[in-house]
Amino acid sequence: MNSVNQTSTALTLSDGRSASTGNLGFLWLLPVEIQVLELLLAISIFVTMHALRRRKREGLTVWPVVGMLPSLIFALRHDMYEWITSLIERRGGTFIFRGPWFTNLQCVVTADPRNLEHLLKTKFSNFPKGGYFRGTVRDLLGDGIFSADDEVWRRQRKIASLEFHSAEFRHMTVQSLYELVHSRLLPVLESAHHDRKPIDLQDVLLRLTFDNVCMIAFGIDPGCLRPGLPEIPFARAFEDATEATINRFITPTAIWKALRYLDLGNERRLKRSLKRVDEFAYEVIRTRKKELSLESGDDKKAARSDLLTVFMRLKDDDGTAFSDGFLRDVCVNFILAGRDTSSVALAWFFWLLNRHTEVEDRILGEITKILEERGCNSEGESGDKDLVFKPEEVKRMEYLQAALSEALRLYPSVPVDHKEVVEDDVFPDGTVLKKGTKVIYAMYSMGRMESIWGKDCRDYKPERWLRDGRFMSESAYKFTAFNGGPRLCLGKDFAYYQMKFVAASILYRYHVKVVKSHPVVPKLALTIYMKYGLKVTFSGRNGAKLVK
Ligand code: HEM
Repeated sequence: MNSVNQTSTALTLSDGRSASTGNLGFLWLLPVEIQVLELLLAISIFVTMHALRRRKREGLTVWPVVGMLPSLIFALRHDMYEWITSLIERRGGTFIFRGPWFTNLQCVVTADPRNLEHLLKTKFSNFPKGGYFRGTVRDLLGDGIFSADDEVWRRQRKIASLEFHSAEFRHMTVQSLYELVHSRLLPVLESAHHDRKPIDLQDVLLRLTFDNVCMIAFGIDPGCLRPGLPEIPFARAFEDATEATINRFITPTAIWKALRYLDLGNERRLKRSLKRVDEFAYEVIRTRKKELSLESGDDKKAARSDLLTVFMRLKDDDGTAFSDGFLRDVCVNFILAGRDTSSVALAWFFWLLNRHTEVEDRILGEITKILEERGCNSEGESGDKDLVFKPEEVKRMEYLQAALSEALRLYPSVPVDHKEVVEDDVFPDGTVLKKGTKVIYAMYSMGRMESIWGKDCRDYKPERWLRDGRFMSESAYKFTAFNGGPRLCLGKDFAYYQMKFVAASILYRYHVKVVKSHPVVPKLALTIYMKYGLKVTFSGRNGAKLVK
């Protein structure tokens, strides 16, 4: 007989039957409280051992009921993006997050370029934005390009794509940017330079791109970037509506829907801000319709080429004009898409330059060379403070383009993005995807993968983008800052032009110095803002040669 049987105790129950208690027989002799405690202890040890065994297998401790949620909550208090990166690295490129039971927090997180190509291009139709995303953002984005899938998306993409590549549109974007930089941005910076006062450069750049994208979408300048940096009601309402919409993603669906029904909390804020956004949008649409109806043939030739006007002039497939609601969605989506991305990228770029003066010197060297080719000395046309870079000169700033791309590699404006699986599928790395699974692709982590960029992946090195001194772009599935495949960022070329024009115009005039001990950390949001902004001072380059 083995030892288990030797230690068993036979007990006589009240009905006369006997029961063997095995090893736990002695428990009957202990007070009930101690029995319960012992049982709880045994269960805890079992659960912990099981959870830890799964940690080895799955990368994180998986607790009963709450899954990996405790680790996520812990990470939220630290650097979430770095946490995701280290997890993905440990798991060889793809990680499966198990959320609490009965929640929609289960997802696959990947930074493997093969998987990115699969989901963004090869099996594009199997990975739409999906119903969950659309349902969550519908109140703000409606049926606009950012949230739509299938035919609704395709139709807008086609029209907007034609427009973005038209000569009129390019002329309008160049002109609007020139006006904003020279009549608004540079005077604001000059005044900060003159007063020797630190200024939040991220805030200034956000204002610049908000005004710029409103000019492109609505043909209207809201005037956020002005001396004194005033608060503009439409910009504030847009900001509030975006933030309140994002909050829905971290609130269980049933709860935010109940709050919306009861008109409470975040949902109340969203409703109020949306009302102001809509009032503004519909007012612009009404006014533009009136203007267009009064236009004569000659006026039409010199017509506006903002997106609103372009969509108003077009007809739907069945020959009817687009509804005001649809026109509103088109504009709001473009403002959201083009609003903060390039400004935030520029803020990280200026911060990186501060730590890499050798890169700043090379950019200035490139600018000097381009100006010399124009026939200027290195201070411009006799030290001309009003010097304006021409579009073809901006295009030739290839080192600057490399320096901006390198900033975007390390700090992609959209740090993570997501898709939903329509039919069961398998990623090229072997990860099994069940219908309905959420897939998160982590652009931030992709920029920091040794397997993609080599041992120096965390270093800021614009040179990695150059071949024989010329800028060479990377595969969109390796450098995913602008997305890839059919949903590649529509504003990519414009964004590069905008960032290069702004960066060159500032660097030609000032050395931008980040205020000592100013904390710079990313904020957890859809766009990778600097949590505390970027406090800087300026020293003028007036009269001095650009490069020492
Ligand atoms: C550095 C600047 C920019 C970056 C890094 C960037 C990045 C991206 C990314 C990652 C997406 C995919 C988003 C998604 O599908 O969830 C996207 C889409 C888009 N972007 Fe950009 N963007 C930038 C600037 C702009 C600008 C300035 C505009 C417009 C003026 C713009 C217009 C769009 C549009 C319309 C889409 C939606 C495309 C579609 O779904 O078909 N972007 N962008």
